[in-house]
Amino acid sequence: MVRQNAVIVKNATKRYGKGELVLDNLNMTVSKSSIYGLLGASGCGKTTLLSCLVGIRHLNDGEISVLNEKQTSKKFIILGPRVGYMPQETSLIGEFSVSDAFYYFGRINGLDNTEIELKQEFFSKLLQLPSSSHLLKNMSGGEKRRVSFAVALIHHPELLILDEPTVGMDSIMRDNIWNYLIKITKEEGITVLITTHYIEETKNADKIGLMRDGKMLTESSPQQLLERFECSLLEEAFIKLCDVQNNAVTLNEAQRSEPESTSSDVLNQDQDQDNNYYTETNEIPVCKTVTERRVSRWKKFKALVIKNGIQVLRNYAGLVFAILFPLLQGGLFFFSIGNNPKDLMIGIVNDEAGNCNYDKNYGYIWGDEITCHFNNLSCRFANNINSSIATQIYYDNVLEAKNDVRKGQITGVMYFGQNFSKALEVRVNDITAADDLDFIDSEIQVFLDMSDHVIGSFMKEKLFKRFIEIYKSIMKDCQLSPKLAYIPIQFEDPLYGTEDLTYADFIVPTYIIILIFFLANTVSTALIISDRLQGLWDRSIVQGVKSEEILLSHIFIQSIIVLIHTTMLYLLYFPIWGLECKGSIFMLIIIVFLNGFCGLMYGFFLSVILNNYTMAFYGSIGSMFPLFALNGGVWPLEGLPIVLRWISYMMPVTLPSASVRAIVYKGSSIFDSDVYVGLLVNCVWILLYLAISIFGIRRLKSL
Ligand SMILES: Nc1ncnc2c1ncn2[C@@H]1O[C@H](COP(=O)(O)OP(=O)(O)OP(=O)(O)O)[C@@H](O)[C@H]1O
Repeated sequence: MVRQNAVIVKNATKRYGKGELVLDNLNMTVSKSSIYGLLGASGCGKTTLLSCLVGIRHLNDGEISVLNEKQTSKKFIILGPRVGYMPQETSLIGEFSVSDAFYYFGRINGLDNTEIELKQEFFSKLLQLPSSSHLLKNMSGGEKRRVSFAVALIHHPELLILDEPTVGMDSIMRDNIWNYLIKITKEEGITVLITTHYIEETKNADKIGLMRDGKMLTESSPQQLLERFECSLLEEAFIKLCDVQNNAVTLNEAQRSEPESTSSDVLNQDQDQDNNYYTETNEIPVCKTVTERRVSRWKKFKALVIKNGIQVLRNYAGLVFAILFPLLQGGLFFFSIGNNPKDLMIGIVNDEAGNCNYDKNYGYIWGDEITCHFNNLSCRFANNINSSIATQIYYDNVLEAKNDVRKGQITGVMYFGQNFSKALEVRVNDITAADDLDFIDSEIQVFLDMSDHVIGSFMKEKLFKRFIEIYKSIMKDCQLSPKLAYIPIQFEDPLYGTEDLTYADFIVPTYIIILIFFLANTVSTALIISDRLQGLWDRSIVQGVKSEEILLSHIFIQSIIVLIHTTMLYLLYFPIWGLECKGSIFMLIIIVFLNGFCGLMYGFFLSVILNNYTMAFYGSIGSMFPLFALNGGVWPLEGLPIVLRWISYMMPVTLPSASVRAIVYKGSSIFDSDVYVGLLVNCVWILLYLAISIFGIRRLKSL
């Protein structure tokens, strides 16, 4: 009798990177409509071989033919729905319910809803699956494996590749599974390739292959193996076979002059016998149920989008983060940045009027026709510094006050000399008559703690403004022009922005851009890495979904999240916080959205080039700080060394921040260079990240 072959592996060689050989010149033949049990110790290369068969790993050398499709180290083939693959890990996302898993795999394999529901009903009974709404993250290991097993079979594939499907299952369930596998091979012509550590369960297989250290020791029917080694258990036969191989290796070492005898000699004894039985053929009978089915791109895309949606919506902690984080950050921004420092204290040393009677003495001004007379005018200055600037604390001498500055109890000291009013009188009435001593005596000496630059500068500016106001009032009381209080320079109304713009106003465009970029980046990195590490990505690829389709579906769902973030940030900063946008709101939203999109693509890039959550986390956080420091939000770019300035211009958030600032404060339009350059930078980064991500995914497959 001639049987056709579903899988043929010839001289397969595989190593990871520059490591040891994992598959070492391996040969294997799996005949159609049979069960092939692949056995071997842990780490001998079974999973690697299966992943090469399904096309998610590639050989370094040799040839594989699966369902008559040949692949080599240069030509990779994905058979899609013709194959059903159950990887060793569950490879499903925890947010899936039983039903979601069936729908996802049903749809990407081209089943319609009725077929999916019928299959789900059937497998739920056969495998005693949990209720259809039960989430995978709340299931036991065995339950998850049963769901994983069922979805590998859902589409009636021609070839079923199962990597340790019975691990963690009780003996009744294992029997159920084996009986079912026997039934589908016999009645439906499906071919099953299964690995297991329970050697005895493969007694039901048509053929078993025993692997060791990447080599195939033998391929034989269980009965032949038992007879050959004269034992009743397959485990014993396996141990004896290993002994035979060990002896062969030892003999080889002793007879160095002899041509090398490899394990495939052991293999060949059986293969020769088998070859009489299983003959390679080019004809694989068409399995109607698979080939008749049309898996439309739209159906696959719909399945992917629903899966991504479920992943986002059922991950409650992630959802709360995605929605509340922008609100929290926005709120923190309002309360923490740009507000005037409060509860400051300033020491006053007044040698002219002591403590000015604690707020009661404001000094006196009186005049005759020629002269304006002052008395205790230091009190007018001292008492007009109210708590909006700093609370006054009176000291007897400057030394004592400076000591308290050193201890951090007060922010500075104001000193009025004994002759302050008298000297000021000379200065105001006839400046030409004033000598150096009058100038010194009429000065208020202020000693500030500038070790805190922000508070020091705040105090300086406020005291100066208050001084001018008081000085103006003195000029008025003396019936002189208040303009005498000014120095001869006048700052007119600003061309753009307003006099009262604060540091918060300066930083807000950068803050919005950084926030949207990193929110999108965090969400996309988390989702893609979890897809890749949980194995669903590879499993979907085996079923014929393309990496680009997976990326596109993520882009679709995550763009919605970016849009929500953009809307929230707009509402927070403009209508609620009260920032006024002089330019087009539409343009503003486009730039902010595009920047979020750029962050999303940056997340893809990170999750493709980095292999685990920790590295991706470091990559994300590690890039946030340089971007924040160099994007001109904390400090103007004009203050950076020239090289850093150019690096900063090239970064994805710098020029877009400048675009937002230009739209908000100057009312610039898309035709102004400070707006369209930001947009261009965004687009270039988006395309770059996308190209690297796609290239990276393709490269990963060939490892
Ligand atoms: N991605 C990888 N990078 C580097 N080495 C790997 C990788 N995957 C597997 N290996 C190595 O290849 C060898 C074979 O691994 P493989 O998973 O194929 O063994 P296995 O027979 O399936 O083991 P088990 O029965 O425990 O699942 C092991 O030594 C393993 O450490």
